[in-house]
Amino acid sequence: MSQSTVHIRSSIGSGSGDGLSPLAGGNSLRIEGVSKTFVDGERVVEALHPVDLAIQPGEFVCFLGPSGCGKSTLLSIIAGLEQASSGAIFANHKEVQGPGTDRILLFQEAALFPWLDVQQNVEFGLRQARIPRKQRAEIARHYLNMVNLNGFEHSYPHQLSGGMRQRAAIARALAIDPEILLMDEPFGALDAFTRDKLHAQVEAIWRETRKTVLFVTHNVREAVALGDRVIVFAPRPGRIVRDFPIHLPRPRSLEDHQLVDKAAEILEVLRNEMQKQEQEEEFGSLIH
Ligand SMILES: Nc1ncnc2c1ncn2[C@@H]1O[C@H](COP(=O)(O)OP(=O)(O)OP(=O)(O)O)[C@@H](O)[C@H]1O
Repeated sequence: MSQSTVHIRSSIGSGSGDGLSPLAGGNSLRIEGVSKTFVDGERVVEALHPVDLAIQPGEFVCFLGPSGCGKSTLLSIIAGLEQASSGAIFANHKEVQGPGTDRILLFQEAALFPWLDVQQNVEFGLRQARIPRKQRAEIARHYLNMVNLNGFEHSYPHQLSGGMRQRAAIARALAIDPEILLMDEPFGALDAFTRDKLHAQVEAIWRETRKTVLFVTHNVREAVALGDRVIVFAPRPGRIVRDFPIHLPRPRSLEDHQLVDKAAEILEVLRNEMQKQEQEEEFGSLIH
């Protein structure tokens, strides 16, 4: 970890007043009995059946599952943007009560400020944390370099490709040095070629920074290519059905036959689970 990174952490920690001490023993995430039910008039949706999970510092964990199985809901609760109906989340042994600079959420659409150039976007959180100008520029340079965006510091978001915008958003998140990166289908809107390139970059960044990463995807191969673990969700109600450790060597290639086999094994579990669900629903509708 660079000197400047250490300095930012302590500045943001004291500035935000959240009392975290992220450098003491690193971060871990504990999810205890977290559930979510949405009530919308007459309509009640059990988006998430109670979930228990423990995530180690520096783990790369993929949440995999079809649409509507509660992956984004769980990520939003971890980010502190959504309140759980029951249970609690502990980030670095401290209960999550709302958003914090220790957990940054990245979406499918890179949420950059269109009126700021790339460098200003990356410096945004640092400016809020009152990091001096020279140091901000140094930190921005470091992370823009890491995501291969040097030369584009003064471009505006509309002048960048989708992949470049997503890389700028990653640099902006890394600049404030969160312990946990929460990525909600960050490459879902990109073409397959750009997506493959970004996988390699995200993996390299993760190896260098050793952040804890939670990465939501529908794509089984993407999950196996990136994750130390692939946690499989199923819908109605949203719940975890399996937790697969992935022990394949890194860096991984999407064409590697071990990766393809592992993805097929996971897909089979997911298919069986969906089939079981459909049969239960069919049976339920027959007896009611
Ligand atoms: N604000 C909300 N109000 C009512 N229902 C909601 C709300 N947010 C999510 N849901 C419902 O909760 C369930 C889980 O949604 P969620 O977005 O977490 O699933 P997901 O697995 O992330 O799906 P996708 O991959 O399509 O994003 C869905 O049935 C969804 O319709």
